[in-house]
Amino acid sequence: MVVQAREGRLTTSGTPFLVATAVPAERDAVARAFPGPAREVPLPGAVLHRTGAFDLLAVGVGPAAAAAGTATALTAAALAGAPYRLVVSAGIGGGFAPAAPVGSLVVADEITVADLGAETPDGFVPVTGLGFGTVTHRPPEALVRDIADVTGARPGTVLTVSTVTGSAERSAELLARHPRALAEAMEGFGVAEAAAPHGTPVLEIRAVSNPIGPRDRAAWRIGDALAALTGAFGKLAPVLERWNTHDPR
Ligand SMILES: O=C(O)c1cccc(C(=O)CC[C@H]2O[C@@H](n3cnc4c(=O)[nH]cnc43)[C@H](O)[C@@H]2O)c1
Repeated sequence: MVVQAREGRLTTSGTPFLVATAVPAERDAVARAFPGPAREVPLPGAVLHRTGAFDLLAVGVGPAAAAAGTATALTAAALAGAPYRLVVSAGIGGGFAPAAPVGSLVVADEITVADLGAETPDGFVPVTGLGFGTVTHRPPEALVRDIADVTGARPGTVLTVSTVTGSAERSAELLARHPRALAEAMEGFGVAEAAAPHGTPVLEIRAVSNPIGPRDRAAWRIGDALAALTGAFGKLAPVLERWNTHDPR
């Protein structure tokens, strides 16, 4: 959905799906799944790229930027009376070996923030253990299954971190705390937190660009991951367009 000022009046038009990526290269990889050029629509602090049923938005890196950008787009849509049906956090990510190799796809059945909480003498305590907030958002189960089937993405937990994991020790620590984790990235939880107050369902899909562990930026296969992301959206778009929001499991 977008709001446009024309001759001093606000006009609205609806688009059902919002896709939030971190960077423009990821947004453009998603856009390549759709025919024709995207139309650019300005929002406060960001530009929506509208293509067919999808509004694509590069929100910036990290959960705070993701939440701010997503909230802006969702709120603009809601105020214009044409709320989004679904928001998708999409992009590249790190994969836990051997479950999620470079070039593979992961779809989140849980979107979990991994580093929101407190260090204590007994170890890390999540923010929920301190009596606050939430640490996990769950996408619609049946939709996750359908997307996994059609794209070949593996379903599992996708962690949101504010610091990219850079050591074997940290990777092992995260896996010990989250044994179902397949991937980590930096935006999913922020996107989901923004969607929650709107009651908007959320998905997260990641194309694995690098293994999680000791930092080796030269080994990131960003081009391969972006190509996998384009392929995934080509296959999942029809599934979303058929998706019945009256039964949003
Ligand atoms: O340099 C480029 O050409 C380029 C193209 C597309 C994306 C990038 C990014 O650096 C994206 C940053 C984005 O990627 C996620 N990410 C990827 N790997 C990891 C990881 O191992 N741990 C955490 N996050 C990861 C993350 O969501 C970043 O926002 C560059």
